[in-house]
Order: sequence, then structure tokens, then C-alpha cells
Amino acid sequence: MRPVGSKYLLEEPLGRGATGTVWRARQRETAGAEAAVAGQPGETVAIKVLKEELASDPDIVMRFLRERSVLLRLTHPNIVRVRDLVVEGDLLALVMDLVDGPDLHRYLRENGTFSPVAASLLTAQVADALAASHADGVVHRDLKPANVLLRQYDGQMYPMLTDFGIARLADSPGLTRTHEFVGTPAYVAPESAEGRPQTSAVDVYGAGILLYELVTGRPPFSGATALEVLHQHLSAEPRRPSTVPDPLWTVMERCLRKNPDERPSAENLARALRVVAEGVGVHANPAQIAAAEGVAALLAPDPAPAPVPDVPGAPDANSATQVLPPNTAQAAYDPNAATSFLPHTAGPQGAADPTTVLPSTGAADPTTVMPPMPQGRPGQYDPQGPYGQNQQNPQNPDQPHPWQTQLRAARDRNEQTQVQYLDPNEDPLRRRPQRQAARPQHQPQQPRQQQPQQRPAPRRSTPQPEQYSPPPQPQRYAPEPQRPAREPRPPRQRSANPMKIPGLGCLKGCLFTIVILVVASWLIWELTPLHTWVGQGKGYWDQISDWAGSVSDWVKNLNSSSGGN
Ligand SMILES: Nc1ncnc2c1ncn2[C@@H]1O[C@H](COP(=O)(O)OP(=O)(O)OP(=O)(O)O)[C@@H](O)[C@H]1O
Repeated sequence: MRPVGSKYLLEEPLGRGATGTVWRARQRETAGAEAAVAGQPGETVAIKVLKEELASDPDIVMRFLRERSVLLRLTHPNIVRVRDLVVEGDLLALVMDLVDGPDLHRYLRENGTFSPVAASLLTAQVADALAASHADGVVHRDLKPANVLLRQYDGQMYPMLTDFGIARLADSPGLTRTHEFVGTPAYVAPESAEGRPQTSAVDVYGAGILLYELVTGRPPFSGATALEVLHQHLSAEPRRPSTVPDPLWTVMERCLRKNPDERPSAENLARALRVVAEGVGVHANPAQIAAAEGVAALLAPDPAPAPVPDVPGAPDANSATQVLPPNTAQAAYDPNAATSFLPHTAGPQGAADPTTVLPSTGAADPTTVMPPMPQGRPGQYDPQGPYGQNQQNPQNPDQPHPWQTQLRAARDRNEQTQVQYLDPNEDPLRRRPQRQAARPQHQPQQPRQQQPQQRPAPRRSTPQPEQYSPPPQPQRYAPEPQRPAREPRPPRQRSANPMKIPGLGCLKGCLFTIVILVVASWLIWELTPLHTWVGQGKGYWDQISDWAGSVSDWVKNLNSSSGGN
């Protein structure tokens, strides 16, 4: 690592999740060669500052340093790019591209559900991102609408998957143990909930839930408590919504299989969803309809799914329940809560005794989901205890522990710099912003009926009229025009029709014109003597000249009668 803290200026919080707070920040100087993206002074970026609990955990710091290269090399048009990783004092932060657009959770809440075609095409792009990361051996493990940002470009919206590697970073023995999972209850795959080995198939399960939620507005499994939701993932079958066409349901149902080996690979999922989108629109031709009806054949599983690596140094599975506070399983459950660290519902302790396994900071409280870390807990960093600062490696008392060496090196290189703030009284790291609390430049939410053009295509139970051809991916990292420092951020705009329907406006105009012409013709026919003339077989000019003759006769008569007087 190298001194990068002074390169960025935190400006305002964009949102807060379980693992940290995301800030809008500005680049002050060009970053060094170690960063994946050097950036330009004045450029705006997003910085996720990891929570103190994470930053002070030596396992996580080690993992942060070790996974740096993985996070930095993960590039795809549908993945939010990590530009740099910052280690400074007790600060751990990821510098990312700033995505100008809402996250999918917020978008769904504000604009309602997607049509089957639009949902298929959006999820296909998410599946593209997953396929690329799985090919690189990286499993996301926390797919959910809040982790999909909608980037606006050229009047269209592109889903951008974010928080890659965060679940992996957080999956430390200090925070989770072998029979806990990292994830969001509504989106957790059965094998994760149960503590079985996980593979990239957990992301495909998450994509299935996402697809379901996009079309129906809610995930397939819900419950009053997180534990109830987990049990449903394990044993309940998803119910088919009436609005989902057959081919799309085939895809959803395969993604939501309990057995991970029966789920399609992310690559096949993306391909299948595009076939479905083509085949369920009203403009589909017979070949496209037939292809969509046969989509099951495209959903082959991944022959070699990417495994989720074991957590190194995790203590014995049986020890976990000894440190978790009891009796929190009935806490109110918010399906859209932030990522949680919850124990599994099965395994050595099983689901039979749910009240003894959930930490008190369960999913009911998205801002405090980290379980408390009791003294002496395995993997916990204790400055006074073993492996803490000024402590020695127990294997070799003359040598510092390996994590100390790495961390010290990183901090030494950062020593000469400091994170700079706009105003010392406004130290953003000391503030405790609420999720989405401050977006000063954001326009106030307008009533829905005032901006109907911003809604996605309404949900319908019949095949959709949209004929969507996947938009060409923009040149993702083309340099953007620089904004001067402190320039107010332009208001975010949502596209009225993210999946554009070519010619729709023209069609509406034509129909309107035809209606006007028909009504005008009818009025002329009814209100003028036209039909009489037509009945008498008289031409238009004949009738006009008759009228003109009558008028001139009348004028002559008038003149002659006044002359006689
Ligand atoms: N790269 C980015 N550009 C712009 N906004 C971002 C970016 N990353 C995150 N945000 C915003 O910050 C919010 C919080 O992000 P964060 O990842 O911490 O939330 P989360 O996904 O709900 O949390 P978690 O997954 O840790 O529970 C997001 O919902 C989004 O609005």
C-alpha cells in the first residue's frame, strides 16, 4: 500500500450499510501507480469507509490487504470498479467509481415493479457480471437490490453490481464462524443458511430472488423474523406469481432450486433471460416464441462452480453458540435490512433450538448488525492480548506476528499523509449519517402522478409489448468531463423508460392524428350541406358558382329597387 489518504476528500455521505458508510468524495491528486485507476484532481469518486469493527479486526485487515489485487482487477461493464484501497491509521476504505443513479432497492420502492421483459433484461446484465466474476473465482455472496446501482448513460439505465468482496472481507473468524453466514436473509441460499459448502451457485440463487422481486415487488420468502425466512429458504417452495409468463417462471424456478447443482450457471442464466425477453414480447415472431418456450434446455448447471474458500483460522463450529447472545430469533424482521451476520439454522445446533443461536444484533437492526465481540473471542484483535500491537508471535517470540508486519508496513507508508476534511467541525468520519440521509443535490421526491414518464413499463399479466434489443454497452471508462471543485452535483434523473420501446412516440402521434381526421370528416359531413350536394350529384364548384350567381342577383335586385325609389 502507499500513501493515498491525502488523495481524497470526503464530501458527503451517500448511504450507510452493515459494513460501512459510502461517501461521495473528490480526488485531490492523481493517485500513484499502485491504484488501479490513477484518477484526476477534481474527479468525483465514491469511497466506502469500512466500519471500525472491521478496521480494527486484524483478520479483516489481513484479508483486505491480501484481496486487494482481486478487487482491483475485477472489471466488467456491469461491475462497479474498485479504483483503490486505502489503509490509513485505523481507516480501511475502498475507492470506487461514483455511480450516478439510485440503487435498485430504492428504484423499486419509488417506481414500482418491472415488466417481465424489462426484469429479464436487467437481470441478464447482472448475470453477465456474475459470470465474469465467477470465471475469476470470485463469488459475490450478497446479491440484493441495494447492491445493484443503476447507472444512467445516454438516456438508458445499466445495472452495476457493487460490494464485491465485501462479504468475503467481512467473513472473518472475528465476526463470523463456520456455522454462520454473511448475507441478507431474504436473499440467502439454502446451503448458506445451513452451513453447507457454498459455491458460485449461491449468487445464481440470489439472482433468482432478485428477478422475482423485480417482477412482483417482494422476494419469494418472507416472515416475521429472520429465522422464519431462513426456514422458508430451506423447506418452502416459491409460489408462482400470476404475472409471470411460463418461460420466465421456468428460469426463476430453476434458479431457486434448493439443490445448488440444479441451478444454471450465471452465463447460461444470462443467455436464457435474453431468449425469454425476446420470446415474451408482443412483437415476438414464432421462432422467438418457440425458443422461449424451450428455455429449460438452456439452463444447464455450471460443471465447475467457483467455490467459496474456507475461512482461514475459523474456530470449531461448536464454539459459536457459546458466544452468541440468546433469544433474539423473534426480533422483527425487515426483508430489506442490510447485510447480516447470522448463525445458521441447522448444523450441529440445528434449527430445533432457534432461540439460542441468533446474535442480539440480528437483521432487525440494520445499523447494528455486527454481533458484539466479547473479550478473548477467537480472531478478535485485542491490543493488550495475544497478537495485539506490541505483542509477539507465539510461534516465534522474537518475531512480530505476520499481520503486525503487514499492517505496520502499510501504515508506515501512509504516515506522511492524512485524510483531509472539508471542515474540522464537520469531520465526516465522526458523523453518524443515516442511510440516504444527505443527498443535498437530490431533487425532492415528486408525487408519482407528476412524473408518469419516469415509471418503468407497468406490470402486466400478458406478454409484454416491449421489443427490447440490448443496448450497446457504453464505453465504460471513457474519461468524463471534469467538474470544478465543489460544483453542485446535477440532480439525478431517472429515465422514464429504461428499456426504450422504439417508435412508441411516433405510433402514438399517428394514432392521434388519425382520430382527429376521422372526427373532423364526420363533422364536415354532418354539419355542412355536403351530403345534399353529393345526393344531387352536384360538384363543389357548381354549388359555389350557383351561390355566387344568387348573391349577385340579389345585389342587383337591391340596387334596382333602391334606384326606382
Ligand atoms: N459506487 C457508488 N456510487 C454511488 N453511490 C453508491 C456507491 N456505492 C454505494 N452507494 C450508495 O451508498 C449506499 C450504501 O451502500 P452500502 O454498500 O454501504 O449499502 P448496502 O449495500 O445496503 O450495505 P451492506 O451491503 O453493507 O448491507 C447504496 O445504497 C448506494 O445508494
